[in-house]
Amino acid sequence: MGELDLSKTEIGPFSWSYSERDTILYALGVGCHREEQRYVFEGHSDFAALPTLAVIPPYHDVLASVPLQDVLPKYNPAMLLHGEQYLEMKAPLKASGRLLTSARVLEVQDKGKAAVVVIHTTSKCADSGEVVAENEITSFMRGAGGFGQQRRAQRQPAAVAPNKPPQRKPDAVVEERTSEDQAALYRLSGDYNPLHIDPEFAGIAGFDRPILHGLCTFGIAAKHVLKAFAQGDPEALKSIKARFAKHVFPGETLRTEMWQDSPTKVIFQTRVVERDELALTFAAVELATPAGQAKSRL
Ligand SMILES: CCCCCCC[C@@H](O)CC(=O)SCCNC(=O)CCNC(=O)[C@H](O)C(C)(C)COP(=O)(O)OP(=O)(O)OC[C@H]1O[C@@H](n2cnc3c(N)ncnc32)[C@H](O)[C@@H]1OP(=O)(O)O
Repeated sequence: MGELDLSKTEIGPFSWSYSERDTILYALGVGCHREEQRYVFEGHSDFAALPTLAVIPPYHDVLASVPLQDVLPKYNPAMLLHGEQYLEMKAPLKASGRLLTSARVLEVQDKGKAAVVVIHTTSKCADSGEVVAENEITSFMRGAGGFGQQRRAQRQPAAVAPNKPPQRKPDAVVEERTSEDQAALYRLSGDYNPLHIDPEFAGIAGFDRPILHGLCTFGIAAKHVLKAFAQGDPEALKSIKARFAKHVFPGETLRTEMWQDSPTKVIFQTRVVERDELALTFAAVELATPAGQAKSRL
């Protein structure tokens, strides 16, 4: 196989127009309830998008256009798992609008059996050109390794921080039971991977039944951190990083354990209560304002 030329994988921009309906659908997809009016009722005086809605634009044409099969000859979509996610907010995300998102492959790692691919995306407001959010999406491709090459580009430092929880009880804990239909609802925001809805496909991928989207767990955990440390203020989230360490089945209970590491940094992990497995590890939120000083409520 020849040299992997990552510079050729720069793609986009792709346009995504989203309405208040999309914003509400995402909020319901990450478990918001009717009482959380600010996120599920467009008539609420403080109606807003959850900041983690900013992970969604890459799922509208962008990721599907990354030529993974050119980068990884043994790539098999059924074996793909979401490995890690980093989201950095550059400006508040409006409750509706049009974003332009472009992507490039940042890193390809040969892990022996598996391959890891990191894709960086930038989403800009179509009207102003202002950068709204950047994502780093790490996919773990089971069975696609062994090609004997490794390419790295410069990584954002926050995306590689170890985020190890300290050896003390968590400073805050939030628990939330997901719905049996969580993945069926979440997928309508843009990630239609059959792994999350089709029992036969899930079986081929090695699971007893469809699993929850990693980014659904990620969005739920982000809500937990904002609730515990920022009075639910959606603009308080500056960045969030997590590793998807174990799958989650829809209907399971997620328990987010959080530690305040500095005035603006919260380290967290999210556990599947029923199986006592850590689903999110090496995780942290960087807050825009010191914990406890954010302005509004979830
Ligand atoms: C273009 C497409 C973009 C992405 C689109 C995403 C589409 C979505 O619809 C897909 C999903 O949402 S899938 C659901 C969410 N993800 C998951 O459930 C995965 C859960 N994690 C696992 O099962 C294992 O950690 C597993 C299997 C990931 C790894 O476990 P092991 O095989 O046991 O790995 P291990 O032996 O511990 O480590 C091997 C090397 O890999 C690194 N690594 C481990 N977990 C990683 C992870 N989650 N992400 C990235 N790297 C990871 C280890 O550090 C190790 O590397 P090294 O040898 O260099 O130390």
